[in-house]
Amino acid sequence: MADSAPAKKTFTIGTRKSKLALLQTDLVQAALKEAYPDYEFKIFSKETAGDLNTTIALKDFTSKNLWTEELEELMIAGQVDFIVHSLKDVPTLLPATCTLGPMMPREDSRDVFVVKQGLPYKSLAELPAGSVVGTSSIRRTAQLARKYPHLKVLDIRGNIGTRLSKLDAEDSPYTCAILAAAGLLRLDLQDRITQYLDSKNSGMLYAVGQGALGIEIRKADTTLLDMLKKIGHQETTFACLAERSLLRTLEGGCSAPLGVESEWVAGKLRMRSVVVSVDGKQCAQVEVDGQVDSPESAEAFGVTVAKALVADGADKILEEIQQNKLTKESVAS
Ligand SMILES: NCc1[nH]cc(CCC(=O)O)c1CC(=O)O
Repeated sequence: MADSAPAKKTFTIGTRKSKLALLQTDLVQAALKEAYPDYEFKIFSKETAGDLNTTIALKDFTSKNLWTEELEELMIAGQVDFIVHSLKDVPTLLPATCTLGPMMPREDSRDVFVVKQGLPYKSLAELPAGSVVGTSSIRRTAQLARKYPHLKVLDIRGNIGTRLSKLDAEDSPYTCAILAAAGLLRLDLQDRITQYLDSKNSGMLYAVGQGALGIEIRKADTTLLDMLKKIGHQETTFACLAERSLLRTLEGGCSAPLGVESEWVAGKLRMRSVVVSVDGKQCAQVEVDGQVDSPESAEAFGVTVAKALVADGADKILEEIQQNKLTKESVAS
């Protein structure tokens, strides 16, 4: 006799061990549990090379996949069924047997200005000349150099808690830091957000995929892919696929000083995008609207935006950066 009751299936979710990574994984686990109450979702967490190396500047690493590679190996070997990442940290090219599933609703995708505790500044624009901005991101550094050339930029490394401690330390050199809103909001640190940054108030665009979660699965796992559709959010998925296609087309990696800002306007996807030279002196920027209603049209729209950026001079800026880092990689985010 066949058993008609479905077997209770257990899935193992892989994640990094940081507080934010675990919180994000909890969000996915909770959504899946609600959609599939009969299934069990276990969490397997692991420290990655990216977590363990906090002293070397990120831009000096040669591997692009510090945060993802080891977990992918576990998934390919079958020890975990899927991986929850910050989408921003997921390379645009995945191993051939892996793919991203539908994405859950995106958290606020903007960068934020976080002032050092006790200082009176309320916005990036009011900082006096010589103020020191903490960031290790080439994208943030380049955009700051362009819009706020009177400010200084200083590396600030570590997870979000560490960066806030470094910022607030009494003898710290920093006036402020630029961080992603999403990380602070998820960690319940919204009190630390002094100003949300966008194209209108500061000219600061965010990183491809910022604020979204990437659920990476084995390509062959169509069961899981179907399950994830139930927790996916189409507007987020299409916007993020388009952003990733743009980045992949421009650079084939995750280290371009590329900023984006995507929004849905009257059913169309509007994408603003900028590529800035690290010294802030050259800049290509575009705003394009696209009819995006499938993963394929999202990918195609990303290519369209990339072509528009190239037509505005992005290729020259990116070539120069490539020349300067033949042996080094630059940090994402
Ligand atoms: N580069 C690190 C990183 N990767 C993901 C986040 C959190 C925000 C997100 O999910 O985009 C952060 C921190 C930051 O940039 O401030």
